[in-house]
Amino acid sequence: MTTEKNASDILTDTYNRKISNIRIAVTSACDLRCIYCHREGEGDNGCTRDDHASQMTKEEISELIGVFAELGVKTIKLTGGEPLLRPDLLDIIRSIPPHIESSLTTNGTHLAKLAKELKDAGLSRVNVSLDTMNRDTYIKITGKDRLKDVLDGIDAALAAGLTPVKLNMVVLKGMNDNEIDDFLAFVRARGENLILQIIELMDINGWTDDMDPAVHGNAQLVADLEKEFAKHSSRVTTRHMHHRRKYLVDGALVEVVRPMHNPEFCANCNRLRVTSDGLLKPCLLKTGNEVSVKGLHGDELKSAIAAAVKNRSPYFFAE
Ligand SMILES: Nc1nc2c(ncn2[C@@H]2O[C@H](COP(=O)(O)OP(=O)(O)OP(=O)(O)O)[C@@H](O)[C@H]2O)c(=O)[nH]1
Ligand code: SF4
Ligand code: SF4
Repeated sequence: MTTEKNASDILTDTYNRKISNIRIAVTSACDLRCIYCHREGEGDNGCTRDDHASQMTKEEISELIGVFAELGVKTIKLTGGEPLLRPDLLDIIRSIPPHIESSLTTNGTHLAKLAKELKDAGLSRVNVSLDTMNRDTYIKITGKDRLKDVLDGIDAALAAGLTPVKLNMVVLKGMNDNEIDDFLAFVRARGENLILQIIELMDINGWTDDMDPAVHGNAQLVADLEKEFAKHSSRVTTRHMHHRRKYLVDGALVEVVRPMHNPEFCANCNRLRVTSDGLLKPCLLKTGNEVSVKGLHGDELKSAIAAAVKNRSPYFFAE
């Protein structure tokens, strides 16, 4: 019985990676259709499964958050799909104990009108997906004409104090890799409250032919960018999570996320995912080892968490 184990044992996997961060997908619905969407490992590309029937209720999510808090989890991130589409999102945020750092990853299309309410509900900070400042490129990547709404959302998040706000820029060769300097300038102008997160494209989807040029060569592109940041940086810090490096480049804070074929990233992975339909997902890139928490309560939830943690292993492994 897992109840005999102490909380620290329950959260530590067989590779000595202790879970401190939980990512909960509160919906699989999204109003954008990004060409590279990995949907937090939930399945079909493109956020087409706007399926509310199997979605966890706010009560189920809140109970799960309570158990994770009791076990000693330090941070909770809400994701989707697009989390701001969930009507009871503010109630879910209010159920997160105040000692836990709460954040949310959003596409930003509804952020301008919700930023203050999110802050008032207790949310600490937001990450906003923005790959381009060019309207045509934005439409090409996301399928929708919402760039202005996202830019307004970033301003609103900064004004509401949902900081640091992180800008998630997935680098796409030939599509937005000419905009890195513009993004650095954008971030620099807003000080350390805004962090640029440069993300390597995860080559895990079935790409269409017209995506090929953007996919091939991306790993090298981000690796080269990181070398440039390192060369010009006046301060480098390494995060515990994934051992990601953060560079201060001429006043702009930049974090580099290079998950693919990177054993160091996986060796320092301390997060567990929860899908919108109530599966604990031990690894973003693996399927078939999920553990359901649907209909479970109390100690049953702890047992399910222990089983999911036991199923964890690094996806990319050092030889
Ligand atoms: N392989 C892998 N990639 C991840 C993982 N977590 C995040 N990523 C990548 O990082 C991107 C940005 O994730 P976010 O949801 O903004 O959150 P984060 O940057 O990981 O978390 P914070 O820095 O704490 O806000 C994702 O879209 C993924 O590409 C992970 O556990 N495994
Ligand atoms: S905004 Fe996020 S969830 Fe929505 S399609 Fe784009 S990558 Fe997927
Ligand atoms: S083990 Fe690696 S691929 Fe899997 S979730 Fe963790 S960092 Fe991502």
